[in-house]
Formats: sequence, structure tokens, C-alpha cells
Amino acid sequence: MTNLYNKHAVLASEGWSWGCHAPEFAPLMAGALVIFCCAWWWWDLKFTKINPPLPPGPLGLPIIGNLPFIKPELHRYFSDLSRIYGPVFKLRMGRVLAIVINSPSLANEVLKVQDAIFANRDVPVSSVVGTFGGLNILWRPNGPRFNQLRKLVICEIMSKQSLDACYVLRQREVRRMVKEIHGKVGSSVNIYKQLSATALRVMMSTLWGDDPSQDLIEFRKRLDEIIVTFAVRNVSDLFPILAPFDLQGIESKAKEQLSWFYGVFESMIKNRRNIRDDGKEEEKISKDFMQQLLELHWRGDEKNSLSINEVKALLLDLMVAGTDTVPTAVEWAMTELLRHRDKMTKLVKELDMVVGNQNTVEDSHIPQLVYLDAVIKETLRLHPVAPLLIPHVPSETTVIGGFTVPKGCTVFINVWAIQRDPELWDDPLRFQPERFLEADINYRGNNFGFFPFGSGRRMCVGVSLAEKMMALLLGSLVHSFEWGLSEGTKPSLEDKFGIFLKKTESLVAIPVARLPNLEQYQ
Ligand code: HEM
Repeated sequence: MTNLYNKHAVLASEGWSWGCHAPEFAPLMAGALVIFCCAWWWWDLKFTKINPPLPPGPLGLPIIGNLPFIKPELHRYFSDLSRIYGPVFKLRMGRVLAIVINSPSLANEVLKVQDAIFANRDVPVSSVVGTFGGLNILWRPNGPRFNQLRKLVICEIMSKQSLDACYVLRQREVRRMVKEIHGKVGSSVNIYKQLSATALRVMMSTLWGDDPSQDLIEFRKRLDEIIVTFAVRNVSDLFPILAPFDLQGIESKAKEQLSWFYGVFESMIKNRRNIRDDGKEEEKISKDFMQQLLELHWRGDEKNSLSINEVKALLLDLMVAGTDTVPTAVEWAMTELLRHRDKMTKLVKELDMVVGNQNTVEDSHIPQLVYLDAVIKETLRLHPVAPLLIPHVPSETTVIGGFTVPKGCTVFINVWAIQRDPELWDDPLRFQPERFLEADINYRGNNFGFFPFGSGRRMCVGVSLAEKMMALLLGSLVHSFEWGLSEGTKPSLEDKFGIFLKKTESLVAIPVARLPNLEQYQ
């Protein structure tokens, strides 16, 4: 899930140079700047009177707005500003007018009451080229085709039947992870690296089955490259007038990097087509996600069929969105459990009772693992993977919280701040999974105190898969091993704002086998 705000954050963190290199001109330049600013503000106030007014916000500079003052940890920075300006405020980031929402009632207003208005996205220039003009779900504008696509993914690809059919693949890869960790017993394990290799294998085999020609290391490298490209500041997004020049070459880089993925997808699709034309489809191919998407393409009825470019754009969507989100969440959960040994002990007890020490964690155990579920929810409350969701864009001018929110602005919803609000949560900074045992709170986005997957028509389409993956991975790590830390260390909670809210320092822990039979690790 790439998002524009990373570019803003990086731009802000690097700052822009305003220095004049000839000192004798400095007072003159400063004077001219002050006059220019005053004229700009006067013009802005006189000619842009809107009723009701725009939300309050810090003053910015002409043209570049608040960009030089924005701090890189956007979720914290926005949370600090909301203490000054209230639950809805505005900032200018170059051409972009950003509106930030910091309260559950206003999040409800944006994502539920006025959901249809706020269901567009602000598409970065690099993503337009990479998705055939926004043919994927993430960047597609709201409308009938978008609704159809979401429905197809949720009802066909992410259906219970389809996820159950792929369970063997998830189970196989999680077992492989347990075996690998068993080989490192007694030494330090980088938890994120271990989890992300497993999540990538799961996503690859779930999307297109076992294809021995696919090199995992090459895929990881290419994915990391494209994620870095999407995260780099792009002046074209902040000043669209500069977009045709692609000053930083980001657009061409994205094009080139994405064409590698599309080349891989095309050759796999060609293979499937040959097999289908041979009439051997049924015997040779399992119903992985690619096969399901291709069948929708071949089905050919106007309403439900997918174009081949849509198939490729969707594969990329699921690949990028599904690979790093789950490991990020599970690494946070392990960090919290290693900081709160009593909670770890409670979870181990539950796993021993439900799974037993002669078995390994299976999908069928998950509904009974209520404490595991509470641990994951509490982790996502304190460390939501997408702390500002993915920015929404209103398709028409509207009013939120008594202020005008203009058509086309970029709306950030600070779920990170809302999920830590002391008015909603007792002792909000404390890791306390028990709070989810006492209340019936789910991921469906109907509680605006807890919505780590968003809510409404742009809500995450991968919730069901993510839920299963997080439980299987975390359950297996804790059930199969006892985890320790190097002497005198305590895992840090410091986070780093980016495409996903990751830990600043990866978690490193030392496993000890805890299951009685060696076969359970094979
Ligand atoms: C812990 C795991 C995950 C979390 C916390 C998460 C969270 C989110 C959030 C917050 C959004 C944006 C919602 C909004 O803007 O209102 C989103 C969108 C999306 N997610 Fe996830 N996600 C996760 C895993 C996945 C997985 C496994 C997939 C698919 C394989 C996926 C696919 C998507 C897609 C395609 C969108 C774009 C939806 C749209 O724009 O309509 N996500 N996710």
C-alpha cells in the first residue's frame, strides 16, 4: 500500500534550504520574502472566504505551505497538532490541501455517514503509470467498476471457501518457518526477517501456486526496490505542474521496476492459457488466486469479467499489500509479549490447552484461541500498521465537524491517535489484551475507537486472510518455542513512520524448543 504521505514526510524531514549565499543581499531578500508572505496571506483571506470556513491549522509559507515545518513521524506530529487545533485541522503541502481527522465521531462522519463522498484516493504519479492508469483496487476511483472489483475480490478470492482451499499452503510455509527456527535454537533470530520470508512464500504460493521458476530472493529484492521507489518524495505529487518533467525520474523508475513484475505475471498467464487450451486445466492447476482471476477473465460476461491488465494490476495489489503488513503486525505482537511476560505466559497456557503439546497450531484451532485473538487486537490498537489509513479524497465539497472540506483535498484519518485516546480507552498506553476479552470488538470497522483495517467502502479487502495469517504465525511462534532475549536487553517500542508503521529496530530474540517430539519440528 503505497501512499502519498510518505513523500510528504521525507520531504519534510529533509527540509529545504532558504539560505542566500551572498550575505549583502540577505536583508533585502528577507524583506522581500516578508512582503510577499503578507501579500499572499491577505490575498488568501480576502479572496478565499468560504462559509463554513476551512478547518483551522498552522500558518504556512506561500506556495510550499507547511512543508518545511512538518515532522517525519506524521502520526505523532498530527496528534500533537490536534491538541492545538482540535479534532479536525488543515495543512498545506505544496499544492495539496491536507485535512486531518483525529476523533472517532469525525472518523464516523467521513468513513460511514459520508462514505460515498470520501471514497476516492489521491493517486501518486508513479502509481498511475504502474497500474495501467489505476486499474487495481487501491488506486481505482469509486464507481460501479470499483464496486464490482472489490466484490469480486472479497466474495471470490477472499471467500471462506477460497481461503480454506489455500490453507495447506499457509500451513506448509508456517511449518517450514518453524523448522528453520528450530535449526537456530539457542542463537539470535531476527523475527521480522523470518516472518517476512514466510509471508512472501505464503503470498506467492497463494497467488499462483508452486512455480519452481520463481526465485524468492529475486522477488524480495524487487519488492523492496519498488516499495522504496513509492516511498521516495516526489515533487510531482506536491506540485503537479512539474509532473510532466519527472524531475527525479521516479515515474520512469517505477515504470521500469513494475514492468519486471508484469513480465513475470505475463509468462505465468501464458503458461496457464496453454494448459487451458490443451484441455488439461482441471487436472493440472489448483484454484490459486491467479487461476481464479483468470477464470473471471475467461468467463467473458461483461459484468464480471476482468481485463488482462486488471488481472495483472490486482495480482500486484495483493502481493504488495499482503506481504509486509502481516509480518509487521506479528513482530509488534512478539515485542509486546516479550515486554510483558505475564501475557506471554497466559498465551502459552491457552495454546497448550487448545492445541496441546503433541500437535501444531492449525486453522481449526483459531476460533478457540480467544486470548491469541485479544493479543493481536491489542497489538493493532497500539501499533496500527497503517496509522493514518490510506488517505481518502472527497469527490465533492462537503462539511465535516462544522468546517468546509473541499473536493479533491487529501484526508488523513489518524487511527493511531484515536486508538490511544484516553476518552475511549482506560490507561490507553498499557498493553492489556484483556480489554478485548471483555468487549465484543471486531475488525469490521463498525467501532470508531478501533478500526486498524479502516472502515466503509475503502476498507482493507484482505482482512480475512490477514486475520488467519497473523493467528497462525504468532500462535506457531509462541507454541513451538520459548523466547528469550540477550542479557540486559528489552525490546524497544520506538516506531518509524513509512509505508507501514514498523519498528525502528528489528526484534531479535533467542528461541528454545518447547515441544516434546522432534517430528513436530520437521
Ligand atoms: C495486518 C494486516 C493488514 C492491515 C492492518 C491492513 C490495513 C489496511 C488499511 C488500513 C487499509 C486502508 C483502509 C482505508 O483507507 O480506509 C487497507 C487497504 C487495503 N488492503 Fe490491507 N491490511 C492488511 C493486510 C492486507 C492483506 C493480507 C491484503 C491482501 C492480500 C490487503 C489488501 C488491501 C487492499 C487491496 C487495500 C486497498 C483497498 C481499497 O483501496 O479499496 N491488506 N489495508
